[in-house]
Amino acid sequence: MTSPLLHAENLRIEFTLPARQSQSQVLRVLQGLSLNLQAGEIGCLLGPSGCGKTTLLRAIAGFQKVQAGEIRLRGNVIASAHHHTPPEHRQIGLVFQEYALFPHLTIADNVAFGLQRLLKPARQARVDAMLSLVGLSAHAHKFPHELSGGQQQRVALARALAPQPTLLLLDEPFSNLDVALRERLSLEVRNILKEANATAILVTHDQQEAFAVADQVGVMHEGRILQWDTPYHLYHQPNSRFVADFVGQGVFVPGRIPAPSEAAGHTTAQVDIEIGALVMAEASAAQSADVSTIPEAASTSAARSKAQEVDVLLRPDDITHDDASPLQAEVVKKVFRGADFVYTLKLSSGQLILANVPSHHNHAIGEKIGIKLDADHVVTFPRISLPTPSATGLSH
Ligand SMILES: Nc1ncnc2c1ncn2[C@@H]1O[C@H](COP(=O)(O)OP(=O)(O)OP(=O)(O)O)[C@@H](O)[C@H]1O
Repeated sequence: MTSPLLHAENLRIEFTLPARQSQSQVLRVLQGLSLNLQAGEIGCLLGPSGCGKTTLLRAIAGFQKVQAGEIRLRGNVIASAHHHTPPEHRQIGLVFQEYALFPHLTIADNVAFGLQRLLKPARQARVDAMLSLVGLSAHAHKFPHELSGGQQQRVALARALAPQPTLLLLDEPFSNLDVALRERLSLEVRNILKEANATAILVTHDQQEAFAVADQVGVMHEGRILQWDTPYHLYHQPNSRFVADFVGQGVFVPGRIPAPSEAAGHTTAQVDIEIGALVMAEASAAQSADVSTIPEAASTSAARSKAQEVDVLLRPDDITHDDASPLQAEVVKKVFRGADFVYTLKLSSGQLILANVPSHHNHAIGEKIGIKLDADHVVTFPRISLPTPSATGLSH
């Protein structure tokens, strides 16, 4: 594999808070954080408020010093405990949540702002190319207040991309926009970044946005990245309960992996749950272990001699509705989402599960409906006791 364009290793950042009584307190914001981003990739930082996303972005940009670890850009150290390349020498572009355009400059002059070192014809050509890339050529001579929020954010993107930065950082760039526009713009921004062959990191609170824009998503928790992976793997192969809980919807149900002696002759690992058996081929289990995406997960039969009690992650798309199925569950809650419902269903044990059901199957609360288990990815964690079998902890 080629060396990453951005490499952060074991970053530590702490803030000393003013003394309340006699002693000052140290707030550890990044604690041994590492990540790699390849050239041309879009990475996204996702995590609860206060987990350190903006602090990491500021450290990469050069507005925040690091106490330990290092950041390399194209192989060169730009930040460590002993070295700090000033922001203006890092060739990093920034797009913020508030578009920060110059109100007294035209759109074209805003985009030209970082291009002073170019001669006029080259500058003009670059501005034209950037405005065409973001689809705003017809607005070159307007002023920012004459454009919509989404258009202004595209100008901010054009301005940041114009000097061809090595890396582009976007801090919640869509959070000032309404939901429909956010969705459209996030796809547009992905296309623009890909067309410009830019490498970028985006911070967001919105996982749909992260999934729509990013090649790799890092789920952060308490100053660390717990999993840096494709959106597909984060959803289907979360490496920890936190990631499983934070990304997407789902519930944990109790399961049992039989001892190898009980499963003699089987070439597959099996997990038994209340509504059936989930089967995972040995080969794919070994593969997952190789790439260490599920270190917290329960081991498969090769490493065990006894049966194992586990918690199994069931996503709403692991359960399908089938009127003909003898397996029944009671509808206790339903959320209409246009194309589908998310039903909360109660099994005979009282265990709650979630199911995505096409919205023409409109069943009433209290009704029993036929369901089938249809899971492709089996994710298990060592059993912990939960207070009650409920789906609430995992619904976002
Ligand atoms: N300059 C500072 N001095 C002291 N504490 C700070 C400073 N900057 C950030 N913090 C604290 O560090 C923690 C992480 O902040 P940060 O802004 O990086 O989180 P975040 O994940 O971006 O949060 P949000 O999603 O709410 O924007 C928070 O507890 C914040 O209060």
